[in-house]
Parts: sequence; structure tokens; C-alpha cells
Amino acid sequence: MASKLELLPAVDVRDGQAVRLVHGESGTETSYGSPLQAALAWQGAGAEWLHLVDLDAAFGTGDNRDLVAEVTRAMDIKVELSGGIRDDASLAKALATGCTRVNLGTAALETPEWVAKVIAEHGDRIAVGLDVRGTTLKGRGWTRDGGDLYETLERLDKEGCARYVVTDIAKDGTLQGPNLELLRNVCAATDRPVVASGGVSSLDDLRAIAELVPLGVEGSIVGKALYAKAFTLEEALEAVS
Ligand SMILES: O=C(O)c1ccccc1NCC(=O)[C@H](O)[C@H](O)COP(=O)(O)O
Repeated sequence: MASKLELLPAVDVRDGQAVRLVHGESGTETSYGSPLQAALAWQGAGAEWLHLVDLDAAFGTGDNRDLVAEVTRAMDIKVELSGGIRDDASLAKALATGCTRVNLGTAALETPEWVAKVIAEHGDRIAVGLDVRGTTLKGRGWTRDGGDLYETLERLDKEGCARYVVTDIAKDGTLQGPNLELLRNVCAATDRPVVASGGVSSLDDLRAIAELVPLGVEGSIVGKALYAKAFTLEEALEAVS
């Protein structure tokens, strides 16, 4: 088990731009310019990871796959790719970017046999995103109900899933603080590492997530707080070191 919390600054891409959404809802975008520039800025500030999301692929409104591949290839750091990876073709393209791992969401809810197969084939390069409202999972860009969190977690654990990226959609992009209770509950239900996502607003939030490392929280994605300049990435890395 890692002793220090990993931080994954986020670059979410919509229509070729780095954006932030509120509750992951299409139409709530604030634009922050070039995804490559944003990613390079996080790398330059000392990030060891980048969380890179193709929102159009997640929503089914097109894709930014070539751009996402270009950004991934330009990085010297580890990249977690998310958004619309749902079949052999999209998975092959994502893995071919050289990313460290991919994050499957909708596929884990809609095509569980395929997900079990790719977990068996790719092991640690596959994470599953558990994106919830309450304890109901959401797929298709967080727009469609996809079953119960804990039932799905039990199934994925049995299939050998290596790690989970857990997002409370009600918190995502709101700067209202992470859902620590959800993270504790998920850690109690699985022995796999958990990456926290959604709602981080302050260095104290990151310190509170870091206190969950002994329970199984391995990392935290940070989006809006960095773009809103609530703190710098350097300060965040220092706070969890
Ligand atoms: O990750 C996805 O596939 C996704 C799909 C649809 C809407 C949003 C999606 N991801 C958003 C993120 O991963 C955010 O970058 C992350 O939760 C950061 O949240 P915050 O720190 O609250 O800005």
C-alpha cells in the first residue's frame, strides 16, 4: 500500500478545449484553453500523474481521441485515460497512446462480460470508474442509471479489477469538498486501491483524503480547484507529501 496520496490533476476535453463541468453535466462548461498546454503546465508543476478525459466520447457527442492521444504522447508522466472506452477498438486506441491505464465506466455497467475479459487480458492497465449519485451508478456520461454501487463492486472484485476511481457526481466540479463517507464505505467494501474524484476545494480537503490512505485510498483527482486557483499544484503536492 502506498504511504502518500497520489495527485492526478485533471484535463477534461470537450470540443478540443480543456473544460470544467458542474456535476459532469453537458452545457455547464467553463473553457480553459488548450488541453496540451494545461497538461504540460501540470507536468511542469511536478505532477506524477495526469487524469485525461474525453468528454465528447463519454457523452456520445463525437470524440477527441486524436487530440487525447497527442497529449498523452507528449507527457513524460503517467496518464490515466477516461471517457468513452467501451469496446475493443476504443480500448486498443487508448492503450496504444502509451497511457499507464484506462478508466472504464459505462462498459462496466452495460457490457460486463467484455469488461471481465479485458480485466483478465490487461490487468493493472484497467481501472473502473464508479460514478455515483447516492449508491446508484451512472453511465453514458453520467446520464443513465447503471445499477447498485456495492453489487457492481462485488462483481468486479471477483473478476479481478485492479482499482476503482470513485466519483460522487453531486460533488463533481462544485468545489464543495469530497464525499469522505463514500470513500470510507467503498474502501470497507473492497481491498483494491481507490482513487477519489470530485469536489476537492482546498488543501484541507486533500489532507482529509490523505488520511484515508491507510484505508485504501491511493490517489485523488483534482480538477476545478486547480483551474479556479484555489491552490497551486505545487502547494497540493507539498500538502500530501
Ligand atoms: O471521467 C469521465 O468519464 C466523465 C464522464 C462524464 C462527465 C465527467 C467525467 N469526468 C470528470 C472528471 O473526471 C473530473 O475531472 C474529476 O471528477 C474532477 O472533479 P473536480 O475536482 O470536482 O473538478
